Amino acid sequence: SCVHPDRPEPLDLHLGMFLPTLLNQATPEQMERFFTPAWNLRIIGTYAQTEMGHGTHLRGLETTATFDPSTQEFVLHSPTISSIKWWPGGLGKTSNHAIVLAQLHTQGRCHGLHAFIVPIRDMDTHVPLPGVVVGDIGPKFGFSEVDNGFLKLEHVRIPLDNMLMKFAKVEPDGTYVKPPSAKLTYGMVFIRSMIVGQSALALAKSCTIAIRYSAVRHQSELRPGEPEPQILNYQTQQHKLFPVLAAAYAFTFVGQYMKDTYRRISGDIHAGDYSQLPELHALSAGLKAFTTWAANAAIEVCRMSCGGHGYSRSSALPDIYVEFTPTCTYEGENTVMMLQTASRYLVKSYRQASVGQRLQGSVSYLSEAAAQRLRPRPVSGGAAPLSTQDLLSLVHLYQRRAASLVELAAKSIQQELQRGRSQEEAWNHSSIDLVRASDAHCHFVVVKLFVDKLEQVDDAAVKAVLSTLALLYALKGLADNSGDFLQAGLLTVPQATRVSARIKELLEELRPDAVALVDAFDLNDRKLNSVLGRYDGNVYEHLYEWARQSPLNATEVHESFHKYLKPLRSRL
Ligand SMILES: CCCCCCCCCCCCCCCC(=O)SCCNC(=O)CCNC(=O)[C@H](O)C(C)(C)COP(=O)(O)OP(=O)(O)OC[C@H]1O[C@@H](n2cnc3c(N)ncnc32)[C@H](O)[C@@H]1OP(=O)(O)O
Ligand SMILES: Cc1cc2nc3c(=O)[nH]c(=O)nc-3n(C[C@H](O)[C@H](O)[C@H](O)COP(=O)(O)OP(=O)(O)OC[C@H]3O[C@@H](n4cnc5c(N)ncnc54)[C@H](O)[C@@H]3O)c2cc1C
Repeated sequence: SCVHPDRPEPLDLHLGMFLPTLLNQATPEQMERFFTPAWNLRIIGTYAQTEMGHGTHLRGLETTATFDPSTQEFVLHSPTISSIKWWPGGLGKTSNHAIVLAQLHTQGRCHGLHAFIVPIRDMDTHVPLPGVVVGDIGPKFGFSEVDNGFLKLEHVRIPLDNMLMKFAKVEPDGTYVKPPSAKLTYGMVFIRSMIVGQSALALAKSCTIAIRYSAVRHQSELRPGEPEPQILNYQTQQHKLFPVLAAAYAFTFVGQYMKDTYRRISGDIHAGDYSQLPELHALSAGLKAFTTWAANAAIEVCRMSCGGHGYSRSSALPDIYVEFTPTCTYEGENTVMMLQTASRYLVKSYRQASVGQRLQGSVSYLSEAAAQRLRPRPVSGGAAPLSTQDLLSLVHLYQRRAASLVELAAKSIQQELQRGRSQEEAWNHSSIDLVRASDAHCHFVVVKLFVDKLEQVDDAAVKAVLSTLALLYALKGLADNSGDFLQAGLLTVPQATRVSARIKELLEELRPDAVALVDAFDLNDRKLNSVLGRYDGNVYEHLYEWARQSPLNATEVHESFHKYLKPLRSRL
């Protein structure tokens, strides 16, 4: 990353998961023994949880750690081909240790997944240790700088106190001591929370490049006989890019909120208060999925809005995409994360609200909705008047859409049960609705946080332009999901028409400030690493210079002429 900041690198897992897992799950003695040398890069570690056969289904992971009281050791073993650890970053060639997640067996019983520190390479020669088969999993879609690896353990022995024992323990006689909460061993909430901020950064970089380029690129004819206009003056170009710009600001605020919430609740957890862990898990899982899916699609919109040069590596957009897109898969596959938020939080909260429980946190609106259901419905039953100017009323609209979709999912489960399906089948046959409910809940949280943030802005001019962005974000989301709002009776067709008209007005309003708004992200040329996104806008000269540097141009006549073309000609 000294050359290209923000590029993935082999130490990412060491810094982003190995060290944080020690901080969260190691005893003070283990911190002494492992954290210090890991901090000084003597120990280089990775987080080896996923196996060839399982990534999502943690309870299905097959690697075993069997306690041998006679030697006070755990025996780590990969019993099947599908149990080989697969994917961990930095595992193939960089790491000399791994935190291995394995099913703990002691005194003849399995106690589920626990974390073990396993040395995998000699600290001096870096040769794999006895019983350890380790290597790189081969070329990928991207992440070529990272040696994602495989790890096969053949009855590898590690000392008893290499099991991370801050929460769960194994006594010398093999007695298992339960953790204060089974949920503490899951982990992953830290990275999921950080990924929300990564989504914001990916969006900020992409729309900075695309909007700056759209201000320097002139193309076609808007008025006959006049010079070619900036492509940023085309309404379609604004319609592609300004909602991405609005989302970049929205996700920046959500990323800050997620980081603060993670810090606050993990502080409570360290103090022994686990009560907020379900909210933190649900929020981090849902917002990680929501923001990465949205950012993933938006990066492609930015690339395609730059035409052919967007497809050139000189734009940086292909690399931003290739490096960002696995966030939809790793650290919790997005669909599965959305289902977690719905099944483990939203439906549970809906049921509590339905019996009159007052809910706190991001789901408190479900209590209001439950109370609303008990009040007689207004005769008109029609949608409330829609203001395309009043942000608070739009927040309320998103809240009611979320409440409606959570209720729809909960009712679907109820109906499936009444049809005689089992609990599991009823949930599976409602999972499309569950994902929609989570998506709507996260969308409401994002809109609400954006509007809440505006309350903290004192500068009138800044507040005005951010309000315009927030309006565009909320109205564009309403237009894109108008089916949900129409289905919930929250929007009428004439109102939907007014929303589209208002969006066009907002695009025009934002046009003069668009470049200043991306400059405000303050992403310097080195960080952007993009010819199209240069701060000085001097694209064409640098594009030509960039092409000239291509390795293929090292010689005027490439060796392929002599090796292939010429011999081919002589045979024709
Ligand atoms: C600073 C410098 C940085 C430098 C630069 C860094 C860059 C850094 C780059 C990283 C680059 C790539 C990093 C990729 C690294 C991977 O990809 S690591 C592997 C990631 N893998 C995953 O996330 C696995 C996803 N799967 C799962 O989490 C679990 O299988 C599932 C989906 C939660 C289901 O698990 P389950 O045991 O069946 O649990 P389930 O019955 O659904 O729930 C049981 C209870 O636990 C709760 N629960 C479940 N999960 C959790 C959780 N995580 N927490 C709390 N509670 C939980 C549930 O809410 C439920 O609670 P109750 O309702 O019972 O109260
Ligand atoms: C670049 C990259 C880096 C990674 N780094 C690491 C690392 O450092 N350490 C590590 O341990 N792992 C790492 N992983 C692995 C990653 O965590 C897993 O790929 C991820 O958890 C998804 O699991 P899976 O691959 O088994 O996919 P699967 O879970 O098999 O998903 C396949 C499909 O099945 C669907 N599906 C699965 N379960 C359900 C369900 N219950 N309900 C509905 N649909 C379901 C999914 O939605 C998806 O569409 C990395 C992966 C990538 C791509």
